[in-house]
Amino acid sequence: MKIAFIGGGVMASALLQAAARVPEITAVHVVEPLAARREKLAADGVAACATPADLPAGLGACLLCVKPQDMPQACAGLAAAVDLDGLPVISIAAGTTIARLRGWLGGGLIVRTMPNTPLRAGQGCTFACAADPAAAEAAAVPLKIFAAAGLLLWLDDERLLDAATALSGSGPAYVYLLIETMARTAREMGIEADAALAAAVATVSGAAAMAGGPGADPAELRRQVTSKGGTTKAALDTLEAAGFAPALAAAMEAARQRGAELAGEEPDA
Ligand SMILES: NC(=O)C1=CN([C@@H]2O[C@H](COP(=O)(O)OP(=O)(O)OC[C@H]3O[C@@H](n4cnc5c(N)ncnc54)[C@H](O)[C@@H]3O)[C@@H](O)[C@H]2O)C=CC1
Ligand SMILES: O=C(O)[C@@H]1CCC=N1
Repeated sequence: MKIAFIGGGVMASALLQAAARVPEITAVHVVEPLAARREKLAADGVAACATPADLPAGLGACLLCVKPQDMPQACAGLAAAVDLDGLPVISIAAGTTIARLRGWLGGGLIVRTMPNTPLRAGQGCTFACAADPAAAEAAAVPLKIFAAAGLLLWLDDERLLDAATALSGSGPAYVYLLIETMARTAREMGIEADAALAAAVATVSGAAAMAGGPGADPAELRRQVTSKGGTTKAALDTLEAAGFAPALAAAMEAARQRGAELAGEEPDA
């Protein structure tokens, strides 16, 4: 199957690597208006063109990988150049509804997804929601791109994609902030910079591996670290006094609301 990526930025690059692991996908073509990005893609052996008019015939699916504000123009350009009748079209954009995509595209079997950047490490998490069962079925092969690079989870209610964005789409940024803060504080305590960062990363990935083990309960794992009257208790009491858990919940709620706002906003507003 021949697949077109519309947009060749951060997420498209991660998905291109994953696409190489799907045997049914025989060719990928990227539409990217920025010459410097096309050159970078070409250097990586990816066929890149400036407009959808330059895409080859016989595409089996299209992946929309542009920012929400660029989506109307990208969809209009695609619809003018490619016959979308019966073609699976997968969007990865935050806060861009299936109804809007359908309006701009005028056709296509639409699936909306919310992936995340750890796809690049083969440890991504993608939520998907299809316009209808026919769209989910038609998109089975291109959706293997997401499954090839991590978890693929389905949602029946499209509105929950905003919660998915707050959880796993934006989530890597919360974890990077945690790692940055732990490493910086360890440096300030006197641990050498490389060791501090390596230890912060190993602690987060080790804890995540245990939390993802069969039957694991994160709350029980936390209790196992927390000795009575010990160091962890002192740390967790301080986090609680500073409002760590409510602050994280409020951050996720802000991300969810921003996704819902984007869905209701005029894209060029
Ligand atoms: N960065 C992230 O962590 C995540 C991003 N997303 C979604 O992925 C989408 C892309 O985000 P990024 O890859 O981070 O952005 P990016 O800015 O790295 O890539 C977007 C690319 O689209 C190109 N572009 C702009 N207009 C175009 C058009 N009309 N036709 C073709 N290409 C066009 C831009 O030149 C750029 O290279 C966004 O909608 C975002 O909501 C979803 C999950 C996670
Ligand atoms: O910040 C954003 O809007 C995008 C969507 C999820 C992660 N990055």
